[in-house]
Amino acid sequence: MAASASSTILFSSKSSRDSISWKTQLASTSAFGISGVSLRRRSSSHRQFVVFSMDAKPTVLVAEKLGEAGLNLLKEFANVDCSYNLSPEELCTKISLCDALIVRSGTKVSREIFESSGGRLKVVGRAGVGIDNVDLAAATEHGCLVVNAPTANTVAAAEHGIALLTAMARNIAQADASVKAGKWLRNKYVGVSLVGKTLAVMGFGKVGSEVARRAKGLGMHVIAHDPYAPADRARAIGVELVSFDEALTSADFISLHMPLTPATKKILNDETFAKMKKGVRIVNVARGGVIDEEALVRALDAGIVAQAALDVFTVEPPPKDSKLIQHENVTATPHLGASTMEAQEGVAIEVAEAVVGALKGELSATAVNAPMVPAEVLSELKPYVVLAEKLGRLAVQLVAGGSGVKSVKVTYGSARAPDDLDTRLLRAMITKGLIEPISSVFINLVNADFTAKQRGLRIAEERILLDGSPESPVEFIQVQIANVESKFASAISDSGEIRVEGRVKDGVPHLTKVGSFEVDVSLEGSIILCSQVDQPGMIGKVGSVLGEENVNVSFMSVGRIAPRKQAVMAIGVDEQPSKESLKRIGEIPAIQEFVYLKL
Ligand SMILES: NC(=O)C1=CN([C@@H]2O[C@H](COP(=O)(O)OP(=O)(O)OC[C@H]3O[C@@H](n4cnc5c(N)ncnc54)[C@H](O)[C@@H]3O)[C@@H](O)[C@H]2O)C=CC1
Ligand SMILES: O=C(O)C(=O)COP(=O)(O)O
Repeated sequence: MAASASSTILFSSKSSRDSISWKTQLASTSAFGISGVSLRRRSSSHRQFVVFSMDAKPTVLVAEKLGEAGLNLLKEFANVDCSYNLSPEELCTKISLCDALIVRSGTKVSREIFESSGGRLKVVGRAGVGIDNVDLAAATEHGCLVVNAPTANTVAAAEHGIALLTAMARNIAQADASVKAGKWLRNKYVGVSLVGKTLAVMGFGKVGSEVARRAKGLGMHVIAHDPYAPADRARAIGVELVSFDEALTSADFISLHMPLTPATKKILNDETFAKMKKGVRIVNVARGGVIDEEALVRALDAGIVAQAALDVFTVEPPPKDSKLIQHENVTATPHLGASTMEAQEGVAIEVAEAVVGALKGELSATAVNAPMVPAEVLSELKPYVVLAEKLGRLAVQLVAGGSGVKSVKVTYGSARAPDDLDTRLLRAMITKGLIEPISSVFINLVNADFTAKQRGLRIAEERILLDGSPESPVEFIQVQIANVESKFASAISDSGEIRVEGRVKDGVPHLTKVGSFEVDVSLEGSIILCSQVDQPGMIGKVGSVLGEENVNVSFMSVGRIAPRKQAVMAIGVDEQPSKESLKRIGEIPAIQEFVYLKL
C-alpha cells in the first residue's frame, strides 16, 4: 500500500497571498472517510504545510434559522456562527472567515459571495430543496460544493399543497377573515367539491408525486406533466403522464411542483392561461417565478382562473400593495411549505450531515454541482483515483514546455459493462493531474470539468471492454496527449502521442507503459525515466549515482523492444535527487535522454 501517497478529492482552492484556504487531504492508506484526513494550507508558492490538526475546527456560518438537532451536529465538528438577517454586504464581509455556509430560501448566495470568500468557502448547504437562490455556476467556478437537503421536507410541502388545495376550494381563509370581522356570509362562501375533479400535477418529482397520492385519496382524477418523470412511477400510483398542453386544457385544478429553471420561468403566462379551462384553480408551493404574476392577475380578473392559492412569490416577501396578494380570490401563505416542526428538524439534520461530510472530504450523496458517488463505489475506486491523478501528472510533465495541452484521450480497459463503471471521478482526477503541475489553479471534483473547458482542454474518454471476470473496476488506464512534443522522445507512442499507462497492483498504482515501452514501477515518490540502448551495467551505473547521494531507489524496471535494442529504464526514487546527481545521470555515456518526474 502506498503509505505516503495522498490525493486531494474535494476541497482545494487557490489561496491568495494573505487569505487562507483549506485543502482536505485524504491519505491513500485510509478509507475515503474520516480517518486520515488532515486540513492543510497551501501557500501561494504551492508548498503545503499543516496549519491546524484535526482538533482545529472549521467555521460554519448558519445564515438562516436551522433546527436544533442540526446545529448540535454541526457544533460537534465546527465552530458555528448563527448570524441571521445579514445584509448582502455583511454576508460578503463575514464569508471570508467561513469554510461553510448554510442557508434556506431567504438568502441569495450570489457570485459576489464566492468572490468575497477568498477561496475559503468550500461548501454551501441549502437546508431544503430549491437551490435557485444559489449561483451554482459561480460555486462551481470557485470549486465550492453545493449540497441540499432534498428529502426531509417533501411530505411537509405536499401536505401544504393539499392544505392550500382544500382551503382554496372551500374558501377557508376568506371565510375565516369574514367571521372574524363579525360577518356570517354562508351564501358567499359556497365552495367547489374536489371529488371527481381533474388535478394536473406539474412536476412529478418527490413533492408532486406525494401530492398526487394524497389527491387520489380525496377522490380526484390525477394527471401529471413532467418531461423527465419515469412512466412506471406514475403508473404505480395510478397517475397518467400527459403533455403540457393536455394538462393545461383538461385540468380543473393545477398544482405546481417543478423547480425554477430558465425553462420553467413564467411557464404559466398569458398564453398558457388562455389555454386553460375557464374557472381553473391553481396551487403553487414550488417557486413564485414559475408564474408570470401579472398575467395571473389578468387571468383572475378575466375569470379564467377562479382562484389561486400561493405559498411562493417571485419576490419574497411580496410588496404589501401587490395586486396579486390583495386579490379576493387569492389565498396566500408566507413560504410555509417546508415549515413543520418535523420537516425543519429533518432538514437541519440532513443538511448538517451533508455539510460535515463535505468538510471532511467525503463525497456527498446530496451534491448539487458534483457527481454523487455512492460510498461503496468510492471505496472500490480509491486506488484508481490515485492512479488517475498520477498518470495525469506524469503525462503533462512529459510535454515539452508544459503548455499547449489541448487534446487528451483517456482509455479505460475494463471487464465491467460500460454502465457499471462511473468514470467521472477518474476523469476529474486525471484533469487535476494534468492541470495542477502547469498552473496555479487547484482542481477538485467540483471544478474539474469547468476548469478543463475553460482552458480549452478536451478530454475524450474511451472504454475497452476486456474479457474475463470483472473483479476490479479497471484493468488499466491510459492517458495520451496529442499534438505536442515531448521532452522525453521515448514517451511518444507509435501513433505519435505522449502515452503513459498504469495499473493497480495489490492496491498500489503502478506505471506500466511509457510510449511503446513496457515498464513496471510503483507510483510512489518520484520517477526518473532514462532511454538508452539496452546493455549490461546500466542499472548499476544510475543506481550508484543515486546511492552516493543517499537517494533511496524504490523500484527499477527496464522496458525494451528487444535485447540490446532501444530501452526505457524507469526508476522510482523516494527522495528528490539533487540537480548535480541528475546532471551526472545525464552524463552517463549510454544514456540518450532522461527526465525527472515529480508525482
Ligand atoms: N414551498 C416550499 O416551502 C417548498 C417548495 N419546494 C419546491 O417544490 C419543487 C419540487 O420539489 P421536489 O419535488 O422536492 O423536487 P424534485 O426534483 O423531486 O421534483 C421536481 C420535478 O420537476 C420536474 N421538472 C423539471 N422541469 C420540468 C418542466 N419543465 N415541466 C414539468 N416538470 C419539470 C423534474 O423532472 C422533477 O421530477 C421545487 O421547486 C422546490 O424548490 C420544495 C419543498 C418546500
Ligand atoms: O425546500 C425548498 O425548496 C423550500 O422552498 C423551503 O424553503 P425554506 O427552507 O422554508 O426557506
